[in-house]
Amino acid sequence: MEGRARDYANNARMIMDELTGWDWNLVVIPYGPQWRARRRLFHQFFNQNAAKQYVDVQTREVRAFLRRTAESYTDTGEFDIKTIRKTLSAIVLEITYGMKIADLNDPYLLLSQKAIEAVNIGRVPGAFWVEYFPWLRYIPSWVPGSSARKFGEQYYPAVRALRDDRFDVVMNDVSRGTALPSIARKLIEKLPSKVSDEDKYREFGTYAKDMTGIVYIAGVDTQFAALSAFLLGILLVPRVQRQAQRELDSVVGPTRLPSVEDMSSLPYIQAIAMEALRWIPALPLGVPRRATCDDEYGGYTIPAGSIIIANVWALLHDSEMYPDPETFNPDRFIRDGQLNPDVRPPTAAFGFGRRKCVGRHLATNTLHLMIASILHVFNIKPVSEDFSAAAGTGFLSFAQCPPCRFVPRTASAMALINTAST
Ligand code: HEM
Repeated sequence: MEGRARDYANNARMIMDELTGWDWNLVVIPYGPQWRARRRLFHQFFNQNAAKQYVDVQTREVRAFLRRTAESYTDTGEFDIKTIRKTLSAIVLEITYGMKIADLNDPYLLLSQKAIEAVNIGRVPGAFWVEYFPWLRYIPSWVPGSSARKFGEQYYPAVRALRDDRFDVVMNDVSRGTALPSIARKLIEKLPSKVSDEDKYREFGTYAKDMTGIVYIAGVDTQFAALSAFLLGILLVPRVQRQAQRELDSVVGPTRLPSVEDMSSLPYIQAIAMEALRWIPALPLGVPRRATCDDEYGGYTIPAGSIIIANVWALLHDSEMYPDPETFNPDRFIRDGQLNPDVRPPTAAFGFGRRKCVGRHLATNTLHLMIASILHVFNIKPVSEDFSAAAGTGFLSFAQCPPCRFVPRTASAMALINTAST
């Protein structure tokens, strides 16, 4: 997928993607001009340099998270892991639509849940006969047994609303002059004139809606998975927390909170993020591809059209590159106090070749900032020493985190949280 990137850049689209209305999703758009146009927009807003413009939003939301966690702390209370999801949602939705969310019951988040359900159920291999007998899609939904059409109709409105509604709100705000800064606002301001070129207006408008519509879906659960792995790893191996805090104390010190600019001087924090991505990758089998031409690999013939699944889990648990791979051990990436260039970074967690995750720079900044900030001011402790660890299985994989507590490290750390500006 890297060496012959062009031949394996086609993701495997399913008929259920069309029936449920998910066919606008970049992840399932076949390799070609339609994919390229949308991917170009993504790249423009999320390349390594562009991702820097979101650091202020990330820093503000991470610090708001620290403040809320400190305020809700009690001697016996448990940390509510859902507050991490809220922070991740707040970051991506403000960047994308200039949108503020009050809590996890925000209508946009509820709509997303419904839309994701369509993927989780509709994309399970073998769930619908229509994938094997495509003509079944033409059977009207009132005919008994036409379950695929019926399923699609049930989800289609939510999936389309997810893409369109929020974008339309920003469109109205732009025309009233009240739109907050966001990617959607920038795209709307660049829309060609509807009067002089209606075709271009429609085409660019579609790309813009498709692009913004997928950021929340692609970006929140994946980052949440990485942070769940980090929490579980720290609970299982407490020495990692102590080592990270030693690094933070010496580089950042007691008078301020960590920032994204500190990260180049915090190799151990970077190693923790890498280990979380490696240890329990969010997408253990990546996104299935379809070979575009006949090929041969390792003595096997791969006919055009074959579905190719990359075993990301196996690559990231290769015991030659990562000895004792089932153990959470960020030290594997460190040599002489710096990142060890001889150990392969876990880039497979973000995919391969031309379809590699386009949000990886944004995600990396958020992960670094969350991990460094949390460990700078809190000690993470299990509620009970007697707990077991597990990772969920599925297209998306999450660490199952046992109940834990975020205990303030020191009184001065708490004072820092309250006085820190964004
Ligand atoms: C830790 C966080 C993340 C992980 C582990 C992750 C992982 C992945 C993986 C494995 C793929 C499939 C790549 C392939 O087919 O080879 C992917 C694709 C994608 N990701 Fe991410 N992702 C993360 C965060 C994000 C964020 C924050 C965004 C949005 C800003 C995003 C947007 C996308 C998009 C749009 C694609 C489809 C790319 C294409 O098909 O051309 N991801 N991601």
